[in-house]
Amino acid sequence: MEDCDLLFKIVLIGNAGVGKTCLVRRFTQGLFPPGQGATIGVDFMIKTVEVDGTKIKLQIWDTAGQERFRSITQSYYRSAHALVLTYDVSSEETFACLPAWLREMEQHASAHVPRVLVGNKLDLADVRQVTREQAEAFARLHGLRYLETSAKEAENVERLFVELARRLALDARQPALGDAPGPPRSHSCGPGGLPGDGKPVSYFTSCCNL
Ligand SMILES: Nc1nc2c(ncn2[C@@H]2O[C@H](COP(=O)(O)OP(=O)(O)OP(=O)(O)O)[C@@H](O)[C@H]2O)c(=O)[nH]1
Repeated sequence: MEDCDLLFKIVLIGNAGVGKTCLVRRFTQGLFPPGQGATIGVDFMIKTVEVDGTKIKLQIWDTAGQERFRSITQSYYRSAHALVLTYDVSSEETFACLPAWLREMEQHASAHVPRVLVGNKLDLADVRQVTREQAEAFARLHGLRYLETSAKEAENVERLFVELARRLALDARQPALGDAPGPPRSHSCGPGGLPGDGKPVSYFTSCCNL
């Protein structure tokens, strides 16, 4: 069993088909899955990274983008230490849905957790529909950090999760501010580890044909 110093939950949200599962699989397994099926409910995968001498276990929750799973996926936002809101740079429609996703986050997640906006499918430059400037302006307006990734080409995927881990570790070292409402506290890694350590854990069934 892997040992670690800190554990954080990161939840990925965004429209169906933007590449959330592929981002998680690229980061945790180093692959781009062929014929990735839609997520049913939620899945999570775990990866431990070492950042500035600290071993950080990331429990990464991949939520279904389809509307019919919304009541299930919403229940996972509350305990998240960070949220990754993903859209597809080759789909204007997925970008147009971001305000609705922000409302979801406001309603169901802690207000104080880091939020990152990710424009995925950066490799589809020829059919890009959302410019970097548009996305950066949106991110600035809503206080989000912005990053463009390609799960397919493994571009910026490691950076996305490692930078989040670094930020979460730094925040975890700050003393808690009395009784003020704050983000969920990080978990320390006990000897029991987590269910599904090192393996994908499927909550509800998944139709991934892999
Ligand atoms: N070109 C390209 N295609 C991608 C990339 N990431 C994902 N895809 C493709 O986009 C499709 C959807 O990917 P998923 O990872 O299943 O998307 P998702 O957001 O998890 O979808 P739901 O589970 O339905 O919410 C698949 O056909 C992937 O092969 C990428 O970086 N570049």
